[in-house]
Amino acid sequence: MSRKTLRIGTRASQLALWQANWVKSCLEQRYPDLEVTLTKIKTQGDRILDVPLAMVGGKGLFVKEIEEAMLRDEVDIAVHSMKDVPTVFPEGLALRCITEREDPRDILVLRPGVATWRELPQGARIGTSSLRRKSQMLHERPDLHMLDIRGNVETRLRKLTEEDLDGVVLASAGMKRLGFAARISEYLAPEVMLPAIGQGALGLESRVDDAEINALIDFFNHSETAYAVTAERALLRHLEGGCQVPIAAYGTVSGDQVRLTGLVASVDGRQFLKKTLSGPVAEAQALGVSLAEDLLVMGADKILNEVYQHETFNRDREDV
Ligand SMILES: NCc1[nH]cc(CCC(=O)O)c1CC(=O)O
Repeated sequence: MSRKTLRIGTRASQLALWQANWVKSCLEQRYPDLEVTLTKIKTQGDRILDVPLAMVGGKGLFVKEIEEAMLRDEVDIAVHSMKDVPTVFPEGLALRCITEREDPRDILVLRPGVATWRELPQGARIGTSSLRRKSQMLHERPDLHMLDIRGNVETRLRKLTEEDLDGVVLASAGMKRLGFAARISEYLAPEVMLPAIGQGALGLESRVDDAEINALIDFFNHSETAYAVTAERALLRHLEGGCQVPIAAYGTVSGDQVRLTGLVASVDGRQFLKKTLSGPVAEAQALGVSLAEDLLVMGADKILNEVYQHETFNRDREDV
């Protein structure tokens, strides 16, 4: 092997560093002679912490600066949480591998003494800045108060006490990777809380023409996860949604079939469109598109238009 060094570009958050270090150790284990370095890169998503993500707008908030570093040949690969990766890539870069999925579910950390969110009193206060999470909890419990909280996993856990909340919603994958599994009060089944597109999986992005690097990282790809996430992302792309709209999709593979459930809802959870389709894994992409089409026919276009108008309204107000 001629290549001596592989440079990973990563965000500096604890979770991003855990993920990049995990990729680093897998690479070192497989290629004992390879030197793997980490370069920390600050993204716009790390800078803007005081505004709910839905109001910041723009896709790829957590990846753009890392992609620029890859295009300048300062780093070779980027490790992303798949749920933060846009569906379209800059010229010259592509998503090369999707790793095996961690637990895709969302979880709740509840105030001490509470076992399930179903026993929370009327008007209980739940922290999350995800429109997808707000919408699905409000769909079942319209009385809940969903409050915006931003920041990394630890900050959000701290806000449970600091802001006197009854619960916070987080991804199981992040909690487990960071060693906070013991703090999980309740797992939310995908039937109750459909996960974010790509949740739990990591994506490795690289330069399309860098054959040497691509050959080194290809073993990370987990084909079942890749089929499922491909279907989920095809749905997202067809609906032209970013992570700032209440869209969710979750695919599971069994044998040569992928089963995909998609959701488009209003933020208040009153309009709520959900549908499941199955098809061969070889047509995962087409399945995502068909499900998106079905949801649009059911009325998703109307819901999405309302959400986008609301966002623009808020963004304009921020500027004044
Ligand atoms: N939005 C931030 C984010 N991006 C990825 C994860 C961890 C889960 C994953 O890897 O899918 C999290 C934290 C969370 O949502 O609780």
